Amino acid sequence: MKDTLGGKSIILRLELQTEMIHFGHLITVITENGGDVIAIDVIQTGPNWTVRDITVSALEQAQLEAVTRAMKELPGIRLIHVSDRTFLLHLGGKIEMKPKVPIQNRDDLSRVYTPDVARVCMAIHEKQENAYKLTIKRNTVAVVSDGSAVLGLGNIGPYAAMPVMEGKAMLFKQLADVDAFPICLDTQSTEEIITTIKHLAPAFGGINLEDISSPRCFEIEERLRHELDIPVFHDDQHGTAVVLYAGLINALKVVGKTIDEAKVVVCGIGAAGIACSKILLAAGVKELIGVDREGALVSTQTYANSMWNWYAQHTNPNQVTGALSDIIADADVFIGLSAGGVLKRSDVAKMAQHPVVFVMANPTPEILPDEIEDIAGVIATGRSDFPNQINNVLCFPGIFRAALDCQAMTINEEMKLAASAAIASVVAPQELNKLYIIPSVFNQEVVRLIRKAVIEAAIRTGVARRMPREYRVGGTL
Ligand SMILES: NC(=O)C1=CN([C@@H]2O[C@H](COP(=O)(O)OP(=O)(O)OC[C@H]3O[C@@H](n4cnc5c(N)ncnc54)[C@H](O)[C@@H]3O)[C@@H](O)[C@H]2O)C=CC1
Ligand SMILES: CC(=O)C(=O)O
Ligand SMILES: [Mg+2]
Repeated sequence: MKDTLGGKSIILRLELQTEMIHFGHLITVITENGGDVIAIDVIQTGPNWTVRDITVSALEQAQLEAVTRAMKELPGIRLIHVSDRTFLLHLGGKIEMKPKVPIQNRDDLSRVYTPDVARVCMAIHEKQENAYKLTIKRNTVAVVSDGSAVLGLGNIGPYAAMPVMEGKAMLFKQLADVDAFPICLDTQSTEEIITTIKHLAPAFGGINLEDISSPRCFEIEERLRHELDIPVFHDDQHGTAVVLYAGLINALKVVGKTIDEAKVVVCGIGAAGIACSKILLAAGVKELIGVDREGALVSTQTYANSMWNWYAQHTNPNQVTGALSDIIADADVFIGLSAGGVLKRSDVAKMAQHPVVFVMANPTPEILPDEIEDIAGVIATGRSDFPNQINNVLCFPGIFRAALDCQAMTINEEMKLAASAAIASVVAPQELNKLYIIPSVFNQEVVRLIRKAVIEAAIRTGVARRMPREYRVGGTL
């Protein structure tokens, strides 16, 4: 398994003895070790020395390590330090809180704070819905994790989970102008998580649950959905399912297969795998087989995880048993939501003609695309550095933009299916090909079309508490 973890570019600060080393030689050594020089900055110079920052990128972390080693060994060079650009970007965190209005004088002070703020408080006290008009609740979502299933890194705890939650908050803001607050809880008790989120809810218009491991995530979400009057959405389940379905609609068109005839294998029956399987069953998949660490799930077995019992009863119609490498034979579609390196080239070679291979584990997919690009019909990963990124980032900004704008009580099945169709529709028929089945996260149509489709589904199903301006009489769409 290739190591693709870690930063893929570094800045080397080097002191060069100009009489001992030629700059051209230095660049050649970097290139020979697999690095690409993408920037050179002169920091200081003397009569026969110079200090330079050399920014080097590489496909893999191992190449950056080789470049660093080579720099240490070259005569006439002193390696002052190495900075990882990803770490530099995280210094002090990635987001900040900013006031919308400046406080420039006493008058401003008395209005944003005491005494005048008291009148605003009382307006909300008299009518709680005013919180939507007069506080950040209208546009703010809590991104809540307990750090128990962070990407595919596993149970790394609440401190280590923060960079992912900060990243999600950035994406909410940049892509859909939703203010999102990262919250990592120092508990993995279902009851404590539920209670804490209920206590936090007054400040928020929605709760995005993130990276909470299964099966606890199911109960946490279900209970909160019933006990809160704001949308609660476990992104790893539903965000992933929405985007997966959008991608599959288009991938099947590319390979000329239909969803009801496709044999689909889902690997990793956790939060994401179960939700993706449910959307596929609802979409008409008949032959769906789930496989986890101990092989295919079958209804003849009883599992400690109650969701697996449900799963086994609703899938695997032929009661196929065995490991992934057995059950993948003749499959039309593989969906990986498990861990890096789980799928082998020999497994893909056993699949039906033009197989659709969605390897969505993060940060390392079940197999790297370059290992199978000659034998797969369509390949997608969860990452932004390969074509076809199937990642819940395509869903959660737009779906919450819609939910906040119509003050939806919940995010229901119709709203999710509307979001899938909206995402799939961004790729026009004439654009569709094996390297372009799903729009880019930077395609501005994505959030706009999801918002429209999801608001309309919310209104249709009676869960919208507010009509956005363009849906009121006299409004324009
Ligand atoms: N591309 C995307 O948008 C998304 C990707 N993911 C990725 O999917 C993976 C799972 O995420 P969650 O469902 O949230 O985690 P989870 O912890 O709820 O589920 C993971 C499941 O995979 C199984 N698994 C682990 N190693 C396996 C192996 N070698 N063979 C078979 N099964 C194995 C586990 O037993 C567990 O049932 C992670 O890598 C995560 O990054 C999750 C959500 C969205
Ligand atoms: C994308 C995402 O949410 C995950 O990998 O957990
Ligand atoms: Mg996640």
